Amino acid sequence: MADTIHPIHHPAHQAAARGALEIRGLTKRYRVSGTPFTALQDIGLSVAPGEFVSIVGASGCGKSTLLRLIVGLERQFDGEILLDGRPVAGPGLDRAIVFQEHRLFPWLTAEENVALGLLKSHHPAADKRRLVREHLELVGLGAFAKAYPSQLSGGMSQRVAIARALVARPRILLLDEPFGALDALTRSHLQAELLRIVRAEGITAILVTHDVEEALYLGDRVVVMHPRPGRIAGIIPAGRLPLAEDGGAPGPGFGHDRADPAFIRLREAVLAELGAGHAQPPARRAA
Ligand SMILES: Nc1ncnc2c1ncn2[C@@H]1O[C@H](COP(=O)(O)OP(=O)(O)OP(=O)(O)O)[C@@H](O)[C@H]1O
Repeated sequence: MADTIHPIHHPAHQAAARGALEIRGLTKRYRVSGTPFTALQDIGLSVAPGEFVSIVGASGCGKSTLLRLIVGLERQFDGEILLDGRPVAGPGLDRAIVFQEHRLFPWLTAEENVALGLLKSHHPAADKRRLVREHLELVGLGAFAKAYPSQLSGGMSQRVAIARALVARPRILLLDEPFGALDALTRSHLQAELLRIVRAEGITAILVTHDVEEALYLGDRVVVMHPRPGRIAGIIPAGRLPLAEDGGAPGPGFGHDRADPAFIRLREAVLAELGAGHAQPPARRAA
């Protein structure tokens, strides 16, 4: 990716308050074989503009459901989801999501896939072409604009997916285990670059991950969820952890230092909170 990231001049940059998410009393029920099932219960969460929030929790605790609700893919729920004060009522250009699989169209080139992110935007064609080019450069793939997904590695494809998510300049970027399928080295490169991009562009981000280190490396706060029913068990502040250094130059855009004792202590705290969700009730003593 580009060594230095400059904020992109984007026509959608005008709004004053951007990316403030407010979730109040959110409950989501499904019916499974006719029986009601509570996937999320009474979720309350405020995310400030530009904040990076990580969510961890056992499988089935409703993390993906929560992201789908925020992105507007699930419309039936109790409670409120407000983005910059406006209720979420279906998908919109102000929210974008990146999944574990890149979900690129194999018959489209990298630039055509990124351009899909602007399909519903009203920018003039010349602006759209510029934005697509600049976002491919932002993720370090300027030279691969004409490549098809089959000609890209998994990490490169995921970069294209990130460019596609960012090109319409969402107020909030939702990430559902975006690096889960990547090797460790690619994963750590992409974590750092994602952080640089969202910091430089001032985008609010919510990341769902099973990786507690990733959650703490990236997150200003880590939300721990418990299952049955899915609920928030605790929110661990990570924003004051020391930043990792890169070539001796600490600065915004770099994640938290994984080797720092405070990081290790918080990792233990998150793991303990996660473990509490698994704790079994004590066995009854025989009379
Ligand atoms: N469309 C649906 N209909 C019925 N139940 C559903 C539906 N979608 C999700 N669920 C249930 O809601 C619960 C939460 O699912 P969800 O995928 O959000 O969990 P998760 O925390 O993201 O899990 P994982 O970490 O395994 O991805 C699960 O018990 C799941 O079976």
